[in-house]
Amino acid sequence: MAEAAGAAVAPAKLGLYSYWRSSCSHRVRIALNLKGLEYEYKAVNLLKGEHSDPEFMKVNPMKFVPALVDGDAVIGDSYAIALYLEDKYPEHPLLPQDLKMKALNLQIASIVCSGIQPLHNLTVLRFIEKKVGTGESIPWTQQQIDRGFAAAENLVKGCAGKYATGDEVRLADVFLAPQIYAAVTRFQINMLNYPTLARLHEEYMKHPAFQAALPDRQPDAPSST
Ligand SMILES: N[C@@H](CCC(=O)N[C@@H](CS)C(=O)NCC(=O)O)C(=O)O
Repeated sequence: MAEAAGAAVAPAKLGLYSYWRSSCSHRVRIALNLKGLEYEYKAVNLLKGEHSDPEFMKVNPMKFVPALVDGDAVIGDSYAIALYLEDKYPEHPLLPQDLKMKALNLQIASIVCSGIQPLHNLTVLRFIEKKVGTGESIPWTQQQIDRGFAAAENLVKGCAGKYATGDEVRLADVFLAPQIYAAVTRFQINMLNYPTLARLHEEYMKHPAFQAALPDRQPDAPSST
């Protein structure tokens, strides 16, 4: 049926390709929740190798989750997605106006998404277990997380308020929260070494947008079936 002239067309719902335990997907779920955006959850099971399916490779040729679909925009990287959401959906700004604080938020996000997580993604851990030895991926991961957390702790300890860079939730929090959550729940990181990050973790666990993004709350989490 033809649209009545001038009738508003509802924008297509956003789609998020995600895996429940993926920290990169977790970041994007937080950003979407903070901005109040509804989305269709499209589960990609990394353990079953669904990220290598030819259909998914059309969405993200890097064979990684997350990927966001917004109309004809398809974006396959959490950092790019976060900046896209920030530009397109101004509700709840993730980047402050102050240039120094904006740069700090971008730096902390970058520490997580290029200085920590890629060094312990599934591909790397499988390679280490196979080529270096069984059980060797855990100390490797701990070393990478400790190095990144030491840097992040130093950067935020002087400026943190309720959240990482002040009293508002910002991009730094969106990236730190999933990494700290994984550190605590999966990689036995001693958070006593990072008192500011440990305190931030407590705040994130109380915040509804962060709670709804938690791995165990996702439709493809084993516990939610
Ligand atoms: N730079 C990408 C990295 C994405 C990434 O590493 N995703 C992980 C899950 S957190 C993945 O899909 N891993 C699959 C694999 O390593 O084979 C981003 O930030 O989105």
